[in-house]
Formats: sequence, C-alpha cells, structure tokens
Amino acid sequence: MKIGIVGAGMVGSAAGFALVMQGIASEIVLIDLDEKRARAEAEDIAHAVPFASSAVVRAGGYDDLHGAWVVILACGVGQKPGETRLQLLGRNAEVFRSVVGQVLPAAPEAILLVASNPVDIMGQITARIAGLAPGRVIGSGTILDTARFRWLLSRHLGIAPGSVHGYVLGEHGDSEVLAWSNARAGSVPLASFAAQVGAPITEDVRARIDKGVRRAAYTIIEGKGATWYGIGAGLARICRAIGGDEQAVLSVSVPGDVLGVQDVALSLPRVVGAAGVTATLWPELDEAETEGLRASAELLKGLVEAV
Ligand SMILES: NC(=O)C1=CN([C@@H]2O[C@H](COP(=O)(O)OP(=O)(O)OC[C@H]3O[C@@H](n4cnc5c(N)ncnc54)[C@H](O)[C@@H]3O)[C@@H](O)[C@H]2O)C=CC1
Ligand SMILES: CC(=O)C(=O)O
Repeated sequence: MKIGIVGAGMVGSAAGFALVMQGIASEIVLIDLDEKRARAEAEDIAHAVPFASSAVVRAGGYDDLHGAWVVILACGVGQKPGETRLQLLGRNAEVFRSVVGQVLPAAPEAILLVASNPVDIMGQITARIAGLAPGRVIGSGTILDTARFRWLLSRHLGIAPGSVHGYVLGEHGDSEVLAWSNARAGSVPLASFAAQVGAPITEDVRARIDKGVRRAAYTIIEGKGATWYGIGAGLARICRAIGGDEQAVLSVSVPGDVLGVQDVALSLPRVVGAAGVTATLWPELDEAETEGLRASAELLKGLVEAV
C-alpha cells in the first residue's frame, strides 16, 4: 500500500516510522514545505527499513502522491505549552486550504486521513473542500485518547490493554467524553471486573484516569514540546485497517448528525476498511455521558460554522 504524508514534522515522521516498523506500507512519500526536513526524515526512516520491512521511503512533491491509497495530513502547527487545540484553528485552516487542493488532483482515489489539530474541525473542513464520498475523509479523532484510556485502565486492572474495551468519544480535546458506563475488561463490565480483582473504580481512580486521558497532551507538551509516538502509532493503526480492509471498530471522526446536532464531525466507534468509514456503532451511554457528548457536538458545531 502506498501512503503519502503531508507534514514531515514530529507527527508525520512518527507515523512514517510506525508504518515501516509494522510493515503496513510498501511505499511512503513525505511532503513538507520544508523540503530539506522531508528529505532528512525520509532518509532517517528509510534506515529503519532493513530492520522491519521492505518499504520504499522517500521525500517528494504532490505529483508523487499518484497511486496513494491513503494520504495522511499532519501539516501546520501544533500547540505551544498551555495552548488548547482549538486555538490552532485559524492557522491550520489556512494551511489546509492550500494543501488539500494540491493533494486531490494528484491522488483522487486516496482516503484522506487528517491528524492536524483541532482534528475534528480540520477533518470536517477537509471533507468540505475535497467533496469526497462520506467516510473517505477520516479525522484520527479520539483514536489516541481511546488508547490512553485503555492503557491507564489496563494498568489499574493488571491486564493487557488489548483486553480492555472502552472508548473516548466526542471531540479530540477538552470536551471529550470517557465512556465509562460501557467499558469492559474482556467480556465483563468494568466495575464488576475491577471489584473481582480487588481494584475497584473509586471516585479517586476515576478522576485520576480522566485527568490522565484529558490532560495527557498538556503534560507531555509541557515536558517535551509536542506529542508524536502515540498518534504516530494510531495513524498507522488506521492505515492498517484500510490496507487490510479489516472492518475494524476504531474511534475516529467523520461528519454526521449527533444527538440532534446536524453535520458535525466527532468521534464515535466507526467501522474502518478499504472504503474508509462505512458504519457507526452507537454506544449505549448513561445520562451524563449523553449530555457530555451533546455538549461536545454543540461546541464543535459552533466552531466549524464560524470557519
Ligand atoms: N490528532 C492527534 O491526536 C494529534 C495531532 N497533533 C497535531 O498534528 C499537527 C502536527 O504536529 P507536529 O508534527 O508536532 O508539528 P511539526 O511542527 O513538528 O510539523 C508540522 C510540519 O508541517 C509543515 N507544514 C506547515 N505548513 C505546511 C504546508 N503548507 N505544506 C506542507 N507542510 C507544511 C511544517 O513545515 C512542519 O514540518 C499539529 O496540528 C498537532 O497539534 C499532534 C499530536 C496528536
Ligand atoms: C497534541 C494532541 O492532540 C495530543 O497529544 O492529544
């Protein structure tokens, strides 16, 4: 599978590295305004290929995207310490207006996978500009937040993250909703399993995990300036679902109607395969989670209307 990456910064490069290490791509083309950076990252990632797979990794221009199955959009700016994702909107919307118009003629068949923040709104803007069939523009949404949630729960319960089933829904950002009420360990409801292993989900545990998920980006950015490994792996996971036509259920962001809010992009568990997102699984939520999701949808709707 050929994959293009526009934006060869930390996120784009981490995605390229994850794709190589997991053997997901046969060819990766890195594009950046800073061509020297794209060449350097492509060369560095290519040096990992002999340890993992047989991909061709190179820097290029938009014409080199011809034949790409997926084009990852990770260009623009990231948060500075203390900044929210939503504060990036004006700057990144400007970048996307020029970038998406250059990607489309070169790779009209590609699925566009948006990573840049605020990712839900950037995904919706991209879908509007691109005019592709629904589900062919995917925002990485809360794929990373869901990973953070599963990881923290797995640490608390003492089981593998892959055996924890739970999702973060709504905005990839401050208004996101951790769907505690339907989380499970294996096939067992979370609270029941937690009690069985002597690790109950007390209010303190819940607050700690909520903060660990919701504030993760702020803490990491404070410490090292940006986050990239988690989202790099998340983007590779979505590409794997597309390349393998997996019909995998992943929390990603596409536009749709949510709890009475029309045409708003946010994350719900979605079925992802070769055609992109083909279905949404409506989770059963309790009242507080439902209200949280509605508030997240209304917040995002207000912002996208203003762009
Ligand atoms: N969706 C998610 O879960 C996450 C999203 N992000 C977001 O990903 C984006 C990228 O973050 P980083 O890689 O850390 O930033 P970065 O600054 O390291 O890389 C961004 C790259 O975009 C390039 N660029 C800027 N304008 C361009 C244009 N017009 N055409 C081509 N390339 C252009 C820059 O030259 C730079 O190399 C940010 O918006 C960040 O907030 C970051 C982490 C997680
Ligand atoms: C930066 C960002 O969006 C994250 O790490 O969640």
